[in-house]
Amino acid sequence: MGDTMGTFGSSMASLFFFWATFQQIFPEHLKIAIKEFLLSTIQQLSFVQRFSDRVINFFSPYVVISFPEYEEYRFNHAFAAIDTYLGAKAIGKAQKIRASQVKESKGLVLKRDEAKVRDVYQGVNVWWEIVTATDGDRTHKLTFHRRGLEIVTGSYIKYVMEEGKSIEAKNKKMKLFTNNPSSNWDTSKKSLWRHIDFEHPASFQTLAMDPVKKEEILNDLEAFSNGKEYYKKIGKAWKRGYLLYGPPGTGKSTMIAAMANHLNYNIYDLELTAIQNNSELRKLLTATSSRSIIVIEDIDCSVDLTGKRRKRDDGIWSACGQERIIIFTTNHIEKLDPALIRRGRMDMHIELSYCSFEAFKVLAKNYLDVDSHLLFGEIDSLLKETKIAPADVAEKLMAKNHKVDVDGSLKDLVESLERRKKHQRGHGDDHKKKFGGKKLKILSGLFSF
Ligand SMILES: Nc1ncnc2c1ncn2[C@@H]1O[C@H](COP(=O)(O)OP(=O)(O)OP(=O)(O)O)[C@@H](O)[C@H]1O
Ligand SMILES: [Mg+2]
Repeated sequence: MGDTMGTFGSSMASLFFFWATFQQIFPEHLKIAIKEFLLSTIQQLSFVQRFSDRVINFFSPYVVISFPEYEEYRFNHAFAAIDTYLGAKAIGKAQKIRASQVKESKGLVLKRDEAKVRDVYQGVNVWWEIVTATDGDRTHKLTFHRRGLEIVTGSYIKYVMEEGKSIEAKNKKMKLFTNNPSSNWDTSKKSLWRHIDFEHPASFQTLAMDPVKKEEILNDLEAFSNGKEYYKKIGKAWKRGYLLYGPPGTGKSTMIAAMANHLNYNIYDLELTAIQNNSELRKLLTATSSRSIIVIEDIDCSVDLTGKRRKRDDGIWSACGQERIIIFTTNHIEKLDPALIRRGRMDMHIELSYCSFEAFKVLAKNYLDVDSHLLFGEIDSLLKETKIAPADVAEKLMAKNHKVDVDGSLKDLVESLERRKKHQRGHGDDHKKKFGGKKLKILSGLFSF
């Protein structure tokens, strides 16, 4: 026993000495190769066998963290997030790519079909490896040098999780929810909203409006969706309210679809006429999911503004959780109670208006794929004198029988603008239509949030 211990002690001392020299002399990749060779030799020496695990851990400058697929029979969501992150990370470099069609996902999900992936984060090299046990359970193993411990455990793992989750969210199909009439609700939460897949082609790129305003809105949306830490810091609920106003056919609903597409949020289209009171509204809001846009269209028609609002209401909107955008739309901003739309309740007022020349150019590009034309000058001056909604311009530019006819469409538009010009001179604004006819509701306290 004494002999064995003595031999072991001197072996240890030699190994210490050897390791220190080895660390200084050899480059990183050689060190790994030599280390592997040494470790396998050490493992073969029977007298060290019992201690080999501890010895390896003691000497190895590498740390390994495991993320099993299942933990105590429960699926480990970290495993899935890592899987998605590594899949996306590796796509660019992978030679073998495995494509799979995942239910609930948009299109194909591409994954790297290789076991090991190297990643670099803040100068720290890490290696990911997927290990499959005999029972089929898989584990992601993360290996890195000890000196990167703080960075890896402090921020890298969190970063991987967040990236993975955000990619998962992006791949998910968006949904459009509409509320069922409260008379049809049963005891299950599922009966409150019904949904369909949301597939709308609208994008900010094809939205016809002043480019400066467009940029401002895009920046605001970006700031909101990346604002988790900011909202936490200032102690404010992570919500943002937009009021979209303007005449019919100017792109309010189109903009909401573009926002949802841009952020990959679900839409909850809240029809107030289908509910009876505040408590039902509260139930609906509580049943919405995060990363969603809650929309109330035609707010002027939906709500009786003479209805008494409770003073200092704790806010019906507090019923919905974090990461929500709330949008009201109206054709008649002048009819709204100023208390409803004051800043602080609605963070941003966005006017969508009649077609400007800038907006026309976007539509001409969308529908006719032209950037310029002889008639553009004439259209520019006609648009300055005429009120026409982008929807009506779009209608003129739309291909007839699927045939694009640039000259014909633009001529059509010029004629229509001339007619409108004459008419508007004679009769004033003919766009003050489309109001009323909708059931009015009294929903006290709706506007406080
Ligand atoms: N600014 C725009 N940019 C691009 N397309 C537009 C724009 N405005 C309207 N359109 C076209 O006109 C159609 C109707 O527009 P949209 O439904 O967005 O108008 P709206 O402002 O919501 O009208 P309403 O007040 O009647 O609800 C859209 O499907 C789109 O094709
Ligand atoms: Mg609309």
